[in-house]
Amino acid sequence: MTSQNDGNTVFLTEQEVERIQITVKDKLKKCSELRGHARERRDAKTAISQATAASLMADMAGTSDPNIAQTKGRGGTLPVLVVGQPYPPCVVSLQDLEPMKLADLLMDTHHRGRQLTVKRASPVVTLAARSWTMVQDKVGEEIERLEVCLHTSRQGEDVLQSASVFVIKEPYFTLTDQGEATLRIDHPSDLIACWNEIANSGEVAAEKVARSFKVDGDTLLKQNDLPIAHAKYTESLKAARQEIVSNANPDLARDISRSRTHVNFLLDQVDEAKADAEASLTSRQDQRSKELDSKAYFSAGCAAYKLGEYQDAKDSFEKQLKLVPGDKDANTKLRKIEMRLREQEIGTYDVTKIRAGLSRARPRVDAASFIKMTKLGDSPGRGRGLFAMHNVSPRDIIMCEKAFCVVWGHEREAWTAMTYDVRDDRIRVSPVGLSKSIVHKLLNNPSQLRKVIDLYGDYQGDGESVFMTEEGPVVDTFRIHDIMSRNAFDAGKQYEEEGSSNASTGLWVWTSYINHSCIPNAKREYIGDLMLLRATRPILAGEEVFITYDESSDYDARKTALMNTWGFECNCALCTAERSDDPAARKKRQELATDADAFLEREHWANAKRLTIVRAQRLAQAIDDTYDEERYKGLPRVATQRIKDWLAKASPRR
Ligand SMILES: C[S@@+](CC[C@H](N)C(=O)[O-])C[C@H]1O[C@@H](n2cnc3c(N)ncnc32)[C@H](O)[C@@H]1O
Repeated sequence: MTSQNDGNTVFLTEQEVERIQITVKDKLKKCSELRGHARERRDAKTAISQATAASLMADMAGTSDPNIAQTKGRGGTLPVLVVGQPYPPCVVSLQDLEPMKLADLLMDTHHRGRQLTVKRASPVVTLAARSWTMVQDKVGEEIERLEVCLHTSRQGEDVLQSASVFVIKEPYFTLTDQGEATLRIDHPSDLIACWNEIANSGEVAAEKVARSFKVDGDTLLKQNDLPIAHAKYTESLKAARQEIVSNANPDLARDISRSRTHVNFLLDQVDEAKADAEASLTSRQDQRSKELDSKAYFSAGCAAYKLGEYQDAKDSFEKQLKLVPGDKDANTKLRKIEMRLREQEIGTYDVTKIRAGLSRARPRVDAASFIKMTKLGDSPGRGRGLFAMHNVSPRDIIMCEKAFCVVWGHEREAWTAMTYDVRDDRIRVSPVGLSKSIVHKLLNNPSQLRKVIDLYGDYQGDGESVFMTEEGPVVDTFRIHDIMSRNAFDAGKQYEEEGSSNASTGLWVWTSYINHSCIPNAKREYIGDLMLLRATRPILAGEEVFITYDESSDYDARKTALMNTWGFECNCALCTAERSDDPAARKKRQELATDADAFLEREHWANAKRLTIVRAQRLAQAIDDTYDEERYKGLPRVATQRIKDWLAKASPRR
């Protein structure tokens, strides 16, 4: 939840908003006029020199994007990204897609059911929010532009740089924001980088192929060329798992799985690391096999631990101990797991130790989530919500949750953009770096997809729940963008000053089910990426838990933020009372609240003289007088709150 209400608010002038809207609408109009028309042929020489020049320019100017609209706020310049009409990713495996050529492309068309193989024909132009290059098809007679939007890197490097041959699943041929024809990739899973000739092994050659790819993988691993090492091991495994090889030499696939486990850990592909470790088990009793299996159980345990599957991790480490009794590493891990399981079960955390382990370099905690005192339920008019399962006293912890994903202001991944959403014609400040990181994490760890996709988002995709094809995990980036927009929280300024372009934000999956109220009963606190939710008033078992998404005391500002960022109008008792206020009284209250804020900026309660206190009392009274006694009975007078807090601290000393 990302409204910027600090000194870094980004302002757009009306002209800037209009300029962005006109540019995008012009492009959309052109797209609909051209839809279904044949593609115009490009001249190869011109296309390649255009890309070469743009690549040089981008290298010299850094990654700022000369074509992307930029907007200046008090906190700096932000890129403007356009969120177009969402479309689903391809959920079909390559073998079920019919090949096509560049010459077959139709303008502004999703070529469903088709696949296109292309090879890079120019340098890659790497920009802040996209990269592009020129590509040719197999015959080499045609050339076209290929652009990857926002989710440009996979396995740590620009995907267009990472290979020279690509297969595009269900190609989308459209226009760039500047009106140039392009193949456009929004979903990373629609672009397959080909590092290897597909192993067409034949029965006799299969084992040879497997071994040869493994040797390549080993060499690349030594050179730290991880994505390609991974690709080589994957091809190697494909060949080694063919029945003809696995029957004759079952250990070959185990060896390769063992090597790929290591690469997967280095690439943070924890799901596959776990699967590979388990696939490498021999279950034999000779000394050498026991040693190998012990390592495999250790790897599987570490992977399960990283995924937060502590019971599973415990099982693996215990199996390791059976093979190598007294193993020090396994015992250390088991002790840690006991702590995590305690946190999960009874919510006891060694807060001092956790805090002591945090720093800018290590901003994430090693802790489990404690969520079992809350349950999910229907919240009429608000979708789903979280409900307390026991009575909770003020200040008590209701739940603690370790973030699914956080990007901190000081990290490379943290960047904010203004997004112009053509669906509702609105421009918002959006932590797109968080969106990228979530997509990346899900591609690497598809076992986590279900719980994120289940969160609330406006765009529901095409209703298909296909998360995996032969080629790997499928992530709908439009869906993740929408989920992130409605569910991400700021992560608190814990490590350094942040500006509008690098706010710290994160996604806490269980916390995302908590609805908003302007008179909440719970408040968030943070220790690193562990979010603690405390009761601010007594909560009864069965009562819904509410936090506030926007703390503004100004009704109109709050109403706008709630609608703009979260898409709803709040109907809590406070909003109902404020809605019935005489607009003049509301305006007066807001002016007085602004005066009060200025007063609080100037005067510290610790040094306040009697006269200053009297002025504060008068100001508080004047604000109070704008509230109707009857209508506000039992409701907080939020505009008076801050100055009353000041008075509570100042008065006893005079
Ligand atoms: C973080 S999610 C909260 C969980 C959500 N209700 C669900 O069903 O998953 C935020 C979304 O919940 C809804 N919501 C939250 N508080 C609300 C409220 N007070 N009134 C109406 N809708 C609310 C809005 O659709 C908002 O975009």
